[in-house]
Amino acid sequence: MKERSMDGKTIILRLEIDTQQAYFGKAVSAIEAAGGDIVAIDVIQTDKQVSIRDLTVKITEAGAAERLQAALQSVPGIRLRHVSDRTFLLHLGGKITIQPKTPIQNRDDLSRVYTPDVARVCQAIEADPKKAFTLTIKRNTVAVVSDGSAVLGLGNIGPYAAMPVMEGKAMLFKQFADVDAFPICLDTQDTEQIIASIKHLAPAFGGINLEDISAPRCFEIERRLRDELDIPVFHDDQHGTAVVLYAGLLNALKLTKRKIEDTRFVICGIGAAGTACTKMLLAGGAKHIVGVDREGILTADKTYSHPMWQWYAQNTNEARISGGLTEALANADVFIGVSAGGILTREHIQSMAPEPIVFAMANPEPEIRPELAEDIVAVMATGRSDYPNQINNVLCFPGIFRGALDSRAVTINEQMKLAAAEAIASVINEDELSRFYIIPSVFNARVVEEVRKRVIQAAQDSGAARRRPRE
Ligand SMILES: NC(=O)C1=CN([C@@H]2O[C@H](COP(=O)(O)OP(=O)(O)OC[C@H]3O[C@@H](n4cnc5c(N)ncnc54)[C@H](O)[C@@H]3O)[C@@H](O)[C@H]2O)C=CC1
Ligand SMILES: CC(=O)C(=O)O
Ligand SMILES: [Mg+2]
Repeated sequence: MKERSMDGKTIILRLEIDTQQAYFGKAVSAIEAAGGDIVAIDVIQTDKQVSIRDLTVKITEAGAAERLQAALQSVPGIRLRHVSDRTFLLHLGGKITIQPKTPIQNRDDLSRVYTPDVARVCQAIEADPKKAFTLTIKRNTVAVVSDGSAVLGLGNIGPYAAMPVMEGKAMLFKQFADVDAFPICLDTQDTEQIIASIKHLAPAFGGINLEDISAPRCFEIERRLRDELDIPVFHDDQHGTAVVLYAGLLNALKLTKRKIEDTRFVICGIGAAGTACTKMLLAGGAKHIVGVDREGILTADKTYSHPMWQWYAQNTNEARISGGLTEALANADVFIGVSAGGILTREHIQSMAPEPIVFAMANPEPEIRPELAEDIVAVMATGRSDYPNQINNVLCFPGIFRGALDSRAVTINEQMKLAAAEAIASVINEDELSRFYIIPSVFNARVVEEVRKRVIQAAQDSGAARRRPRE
């Protein structure tokens, strides 16, 4: 089997072949020998001397793109005019756009969408600010806000580099739940400035989805904004991840016939996602949780400067075990990784209890690749879309915000999160449940619909809703 890697991508090669010196088959052989898989050929121009072709080539092996280019450049009579990467092509000029709902075709339209008639709408909102929900985009628009400090597993790459991820989230909001989401990357990592910026932006939005803001600042930022704004503020890396993890876990525990209260959990990476996953497990009845970060197992025997670790150590690891990941994993039932790629080994998994459950959720590179562990685990899940059992917050945030916006909720509370997790888990029925199918696909339309329905109900029951939506 070819080694799978982050390099899995499709490139387009434009070749100029001097037909007196070389023939096309030479290029094909060079590409295949270097590990490329030709999936399409387009003839751009051809005459007696020169043939120009675009070759779409799939690459799955690390380093194959470089090998392939070098191989082609060494064939006499073949010139590599340029290489384009389909992923980069998709990002040219950004991935989303804003479109008016109605065309402006004459002066009458102009005066109604804009001045002078728009003034009457402004005055109506001035008289009753709640009308912003009915007369502006606030009703259906969410801000996806990051400071670029913890982007996927790439770390602190800054606000410019974070934009493609936030644009991607906005696409997912729209496609899966018809929520209009706007990506905003702030050029500050100062807690107070982030809070102030988001508060200033809030009038235009019906909800705030915080994204990829590193711990511990993310906790304070979210807490303050939740207290100070009257629209839902939801840190997706914390709660979206925890909801989806909990949904997958409900099904994995069912499959391996475990009870949550007897199950021994190890959570690796006690940052934004790890802390929220732990809180959700505790709320669900888990009693045996050990957290591990770079400094090893968190234990109440030590004191930590990280405020959340202090809380964590006091609310988990009742047996006060110490050491590192190896010590934590001995006889554990479940590994949950939200830390960094490649840190879990087969030996670690072999030291766990029989029928281990491994959720290696770091992105883009999981703590361990499924192909390295599939034969020794009962259930394996990652955050990636190219393996079975994708535990990714995309299963949660579109539906949960759809439900929150439709019920005009003031917040997204614990009851709404729990309802979302149960909704996601319920999409897979008993007959369908298997080790390779514990969590539904994001393309399963029932996910958003079920999440929306149950979140609306939970918002009504818990008093968070400001309106009862029509079915
Ligand atoms: N699958 C999913 O839906 C999601 C996956 N993630 C992934 O989880 C990871 C963490 O994300 P966040 O919590 O937002 O970041 P974060 O920066 O808030 O937390 C990461 C934590 O992992 C720790 N860590 C890093 N390397 C470690 C190692 N070798 N051993 C132990 N601990 C280590 C860090 O010290 C930090 O406390 C990222 O890879 C991210 O892509 C995050 C959110 C959703
Ligand atoms: C999925 C996601 O939000 C992350 O990896 O940060
Ligand atoms: Mg994220």
